[in-house]
Amino acid sequence: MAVTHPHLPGATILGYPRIGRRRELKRAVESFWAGRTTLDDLEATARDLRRSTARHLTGLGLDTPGAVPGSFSFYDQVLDVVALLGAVPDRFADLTTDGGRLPLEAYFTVARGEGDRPPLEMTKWFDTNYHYLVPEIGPDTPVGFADDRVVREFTELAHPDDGGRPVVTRPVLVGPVTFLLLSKAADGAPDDFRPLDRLDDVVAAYAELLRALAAAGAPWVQLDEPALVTDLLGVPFDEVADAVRRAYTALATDLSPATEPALPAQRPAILVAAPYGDLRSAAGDGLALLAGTDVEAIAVDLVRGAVPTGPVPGLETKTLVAGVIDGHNVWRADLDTRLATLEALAAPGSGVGAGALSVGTSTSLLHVPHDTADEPRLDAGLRSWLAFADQKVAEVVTLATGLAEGRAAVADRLAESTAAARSRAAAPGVVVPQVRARTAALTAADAERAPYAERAAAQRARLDLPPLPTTTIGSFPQTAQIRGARAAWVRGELSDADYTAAMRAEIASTVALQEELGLDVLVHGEPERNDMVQYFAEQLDGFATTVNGWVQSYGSRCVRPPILWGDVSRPAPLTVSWTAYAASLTSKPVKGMLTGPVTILAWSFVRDDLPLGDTADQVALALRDEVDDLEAAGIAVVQVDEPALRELLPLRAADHADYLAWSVRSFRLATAGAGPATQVHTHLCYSEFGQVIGAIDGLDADVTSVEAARSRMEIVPELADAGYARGIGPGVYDIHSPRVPSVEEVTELVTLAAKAIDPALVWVNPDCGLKTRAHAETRQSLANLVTATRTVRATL
Ligand SMILES: Nc1nc2c(c(=O)[nH]1)N[C@@H](CNc1ccc(C(=O)N[C@@H](CCC(=O)N[C@@H](CCC(=O)N[C@@H](CCC(=O)O)C(=O)O)C(=O)O)C(=O)O)cc1)CN2
Ligand code: MET
Ligand SMILES: [Zn+2]
Repeated sequence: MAVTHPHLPGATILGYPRIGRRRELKRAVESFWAGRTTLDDLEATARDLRRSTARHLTGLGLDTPGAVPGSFSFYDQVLDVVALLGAVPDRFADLTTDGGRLPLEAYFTVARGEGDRPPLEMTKWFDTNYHYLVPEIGPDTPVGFADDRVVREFTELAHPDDGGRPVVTRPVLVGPVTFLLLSKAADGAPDDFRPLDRLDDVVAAYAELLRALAAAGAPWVQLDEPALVTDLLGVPFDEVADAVRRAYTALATDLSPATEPALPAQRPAILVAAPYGDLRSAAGDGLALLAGTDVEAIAVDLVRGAVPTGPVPGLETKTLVAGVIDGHNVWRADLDTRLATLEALAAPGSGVGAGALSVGTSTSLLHVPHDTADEPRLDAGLRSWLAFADQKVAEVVTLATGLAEGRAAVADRLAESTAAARSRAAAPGVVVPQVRARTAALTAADAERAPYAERAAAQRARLDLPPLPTTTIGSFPQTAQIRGARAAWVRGELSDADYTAAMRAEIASTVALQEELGLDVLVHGEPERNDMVQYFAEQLDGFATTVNGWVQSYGSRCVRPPILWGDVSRPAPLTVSWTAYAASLTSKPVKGMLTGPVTILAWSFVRDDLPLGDTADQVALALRDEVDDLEAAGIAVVQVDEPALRELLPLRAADHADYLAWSVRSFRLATAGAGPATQVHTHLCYSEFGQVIGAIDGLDADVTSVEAARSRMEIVPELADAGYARGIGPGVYDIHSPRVPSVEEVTELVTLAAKAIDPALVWVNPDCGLKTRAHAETRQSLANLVTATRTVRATL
């Protein structure tokens, strides 16, 4: 059957980084927040960024209408839908204007909170290190077409007022089903209410938006429905399927598309994208589901997901955007095999309609940096193995050309890609025999410590801590002064000796502060760390780090994920001198601070030529040696952070057991070298822990600190029910806001925890590290934490 809608271009990407190649948006947003610039300044910077991005992508070859995604956001794409719908929780209702519109300033307030109004909760976006804001939807939450920002951004680029090149973009939005499945029920909603109950209202608002986009001349719109690739949302496939059918009947069937000859267009052609995984699983067939709707195009992730083979009813009338280029990792693709995949899909009998195949990325490019050309300091060999966002755009364009015009048209590009793959496979450091030999020789005993009872007794004798010991999670405020010193050192303007002295001074004042406050187990404060993963990667063999490789983590916050390209080993101790220095300043125990193997992998770009579990073992052994060295330096408490344990949990239930086995094992390998009298802590945050409760116990740490304040210690009884019976430090206050917790509220939470589990196991600490906080609130919050703990201790 002929495809009657306007052709989706041969090449496209599902989204592009929006923070700017030199973090222009981060800087503009943060200076607006700080009151240094006006709203008009911010809007102007954002408009320039959208314009230069759209024209840049056109220049890279996404040069047909609808090829360039309109994927800008001031903060978060889920919050953008909240703003689109005017669906703000009651506590922000007074900030909306006519028709429920949320002005930009108020949009930021919903994201960040203000005074007694807490922000929307933030949580992981699928299995990435991106975090979205969780909408709160109740039966009475306003839902309508409240804001036409999407339409204005389309028009501004299609009809630019600067006389420059117009670009007809494809607006990108989180789809209605995924939006509601990621929402939580608003406070006060009846027990049986679920956000998905509001589907019809949400879809009606999207329908209005689609009409407005059609009127503005948009040929295409992209609706992202990654909810279809995960089993982790706790909703059975049949319910998701029913919601998808309802939503896309209303949007695709009931509205007439741009190509109906007799009717004015009521909507653009619709591309539904299913990034991050496989649409097909034991739970159900999401591809057949989408193929059965009247949408014009489906984007599938062919990096994580299987390539469809054989006919899928309905698919022959649609465009398939084949996501063969990885949007989530930085390796240059082997174009030869990718092109073979595309050729097979284009062949008769594949089930894909003739001429209806488009080449795309598996996910938005939000998760990768802009351009390898911005990394002059990377080894040239390594650089030639990489593809950041702009290189990936070139890859999809090359593949589309190869598909349309034949291999000969792109022969040079194919040869370059093959040569890069060969050079990578043979490069020194990719396979290091000593590292392979060490992991190959591991036995089950290497992951076992002495029984907990024996450890607990040895640690009690050595540490002599009071009941309800107090501690912090590791970092103290990373002030502008600290970062400035590091920046000067990196630029060569501060000597090694001066930088070390500055960090030591910071450590000394952090130790003094903790002694003054009366904390029981101290930390050095981590001033020397730019980031809890990058800091380790900079010192380990097998990793490379970048200068400009920033990737948005949430809002204006960015990270530079290291590139794990080779076998990992530790050429020298990583943390010992800083920790030992702190310990030399006090008679209290100082807790050494390491980042665990799973988190190091989760927040790096990992190699694709070795199973993740094998790489995890290599990292674990490097950390094991560090634990040894800390012990030898007299450190009695070592914390190994695993905040990303939940993040890497596979989206499909069938893959969980394997993941949990290697992740838990690698943590145990990292820590099991510790003697019984060394107290091993771990720390987890940023997550719903439900699905990993068993794994938390499996880590076998002596003390586990977890984020818990927002959920009022819920995790403590859950862990106790699961049989966890070692030390537990449920966070007693949220560190994401400057708000100082009162003595009363901390007292209440500590009391709650001590009722839910044996009080002898309870530790008192904040939810997470204090690096994003300022000094004044940190001091006061910790003072209140200590006072509250003393109050509860007196009642034991
Ligand atoms: N990798 C990672 N992932 C994580 C987390 C994390 O801590 N690390 N935490 C969770 C939440 N995510 C977060 C991600 C980033 C930040 C964050 O604060 N990022 C900082 C940058 C941190 C950093 O890399 N700092 C470097 C470089 C800082 C910098 O920008 N320097 C300036 C100059 C600084 C100056 O002169 O003052 C520059 O290069 O322009 C350093 O301290 O050395 C930011 O966006 O501002 C916080 C939480 C989950 N994922
Ligand atoms: N030790 C780290 C810190 O305190 C743990 C952070 S978990 C995101 O910053
Ligand atoms: Zn944390």
